[in-house]
Amino acid sequence: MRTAYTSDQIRTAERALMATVPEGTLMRRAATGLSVVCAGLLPGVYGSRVVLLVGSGDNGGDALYAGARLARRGARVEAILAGSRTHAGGLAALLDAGGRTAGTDVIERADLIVDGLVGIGGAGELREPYRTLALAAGAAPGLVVAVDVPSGVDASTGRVDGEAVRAQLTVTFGACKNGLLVDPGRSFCGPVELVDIGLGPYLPDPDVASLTDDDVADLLPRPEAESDKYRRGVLGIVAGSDRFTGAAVLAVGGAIRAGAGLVRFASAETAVRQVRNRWPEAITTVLDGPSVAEVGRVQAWVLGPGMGTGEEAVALARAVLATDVPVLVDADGLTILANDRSLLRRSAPTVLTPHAGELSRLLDVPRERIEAARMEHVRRAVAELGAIVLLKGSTTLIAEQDRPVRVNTTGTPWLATGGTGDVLSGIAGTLLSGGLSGYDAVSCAAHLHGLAAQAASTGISGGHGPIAAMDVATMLPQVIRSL
Ligand SMILES: NC(=O)C1=CN([C@@H]2O[C@H](COP(=O)(O)OP(=O)(O)OC[C@H]3O[C@@H](n4cnc5c(N)ncnc54)[C@H](OP(=O)(O)O)[C@@H]3O)[C@@H](O)[C@H]2O)[C@@H](O)CC1
Ligand SMILES: [K+]
Repeated sequence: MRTAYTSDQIRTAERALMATVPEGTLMRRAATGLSVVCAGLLPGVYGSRVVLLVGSGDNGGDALYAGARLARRGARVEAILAGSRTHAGGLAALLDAGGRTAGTDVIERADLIVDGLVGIGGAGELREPYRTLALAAGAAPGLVVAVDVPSGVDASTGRVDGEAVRAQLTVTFGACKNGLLVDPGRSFCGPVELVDIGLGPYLPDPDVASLTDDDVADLLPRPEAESDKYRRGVLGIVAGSDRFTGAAVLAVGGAIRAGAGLVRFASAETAVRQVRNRWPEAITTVLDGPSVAEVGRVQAWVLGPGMGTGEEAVALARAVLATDVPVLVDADGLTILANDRSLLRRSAPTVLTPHAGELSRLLDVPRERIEAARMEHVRRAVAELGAIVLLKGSTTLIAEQDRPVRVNTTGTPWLATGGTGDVLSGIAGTLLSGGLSGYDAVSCAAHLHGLAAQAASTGISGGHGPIAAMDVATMLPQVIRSL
C-alpha cells in the first residue's frame, strides 16, 4: 500500500521527529537527498548550470542547501531570490560554496532548474513573482525538479488554482503528500522520488492510499477446491433497454471476464437477445414489469448502464434498490438517483461510480468545480449520499466514510473511450458478489481495469495505442493470472 498525507499531518509528524534530533538535521537530510537526485540527473555535475528558484520559506532553504552541495562539486549554481525574505543559513551556505544570486534571465540557460518556491506551506494561487517564474521554468529548455511539491500545487488536495510549476521530477521528503497522487496536482509532478528523513514512525494513519499489485492480489477472492458457481458469488445485472444494448453487453463481459461465479442478466427483450448472443454464460431474464423477483437470488447487483431514465427504468431501479444486497449504481442509474436521492436510503451498501458530470448532478455542484477539487468532492459525496463513491477521471478516486481516499494508479489515457465504464461496473459487481466490501471491490476493480487497459493498449513494439472497451474485458483473465 502506498500512502500519502496532508500538509498538517506531515507538519505534526515533523514536529515530533524534530524534538528528537539536533536543530537543522531534517533540512540537512532533505537537502542532501535532493542534491543526490539532482546530481544523478545531470550528465556531469562539474560545469553544469543549475538555477534555484528560491521562495521565502524552508522550501527555498532546501533548494539553497542542495545548491550549495552541487556548487561544491563544481556546478555553476545561481539562485533567483523570489521571496520577501530568504532562508539565511541556506543562502550563506550557497555563497560560501561558490554559488551566487542572479536575475530571472538565467532560467533560459539552465541545464537544471530547482523549484524551491513553495512547498507544504503554500496556499492558494501562486502570487507574483512566483507565478511568472513558474511559467518561465516550464518554458525553459532545462530539466525542472520540484522540491517537495511543485509550487502552485496544493499539497493536501492536489488542487491547482492558476499556474503551477511543471516538473519532470519531484523530490519529496519524509512521506508522499496527497497532492502528488491526485490530479490535477499529479500531472505537474513527473515521477516522485521519496527522500527518507526519518518521519516513518511519527506518521499517523494516511489520508490517501493507493493499492499495489500485491495488495490487489491479496484482496481478490479466489475459488477454492470446494467452490461452486453459487458459492463464488452470483451477480445480478440490470442494464440496457430496447434502445440501448451495448452497455449491457460490456457490463456483462466485464463481470464474466473478471471471474463471476454466475451472472444473472435482466432487461428488456432486445438487450437480453444481444447479451445472450454474446455471452451464453449468463442466465438471462426478459423483464415483464418493474420487478426483479423472478431473476433469482444474487449476492450483489449492478444497476444502470444503458437502462434509460424513463418511468419504467425508474420503477425498475426502485425495485433493485429495495433489495437487501449491495448495489453498484452507474450511468443512467446515477441520473435516476440524482432526481430522487431518497432511493439511496437502503439497508445494504450502495456503491456509486460517477464521472465528474454525473457527480455534478448528484451533488448539484458545477462540473468544473468538481474537476478542480476532486478530493473534496468525492469526500463530500460520501458524506451527503451515504454511499461508497468511485469518482472516475484522470485519477480515479475511491472514498468511504472514515477510510483513506484511495487513488487508482493504473490505466492509460487511451482508456478514455466509450464503454470502458460499463466494463468497470461489471468487474466491480463481480468482486462485490464475491464478498469484497464495496470499498475494496471498486478499488480492486479500478486497479484491474487500468492494468487490463494498459495490457490491451501496449503494442507489439511496446508503444501505446487505441483500445476498444471490449479489449479491456478481454485482457482481464491474463491480468488476474499475472498478479
Ligand atoms: N518542517 C520540517 O521539518 C522540514 C521542512 N522541509 C521543507 O520545508 C517546507 C515547508 O517550509 P515552510 O513551512 O517554511 O513553507 P514553504 O512551503 O517554504 O512556503 C511558505 C511561504 O511561502 C509563501 N507562500 C505561500 N503561499 C504562497 C503563494 N500562493 N504564492 C506565493 N507565496 C506563497 C509565504 O511566504 P510570504 O508570503 O510570507 O513571504 C509562506 O511563508 C517543506 O515543503 C519542505 O520543503 C524540509 O526541509 C524537511 C524538514
Ligand atoms: K516547490
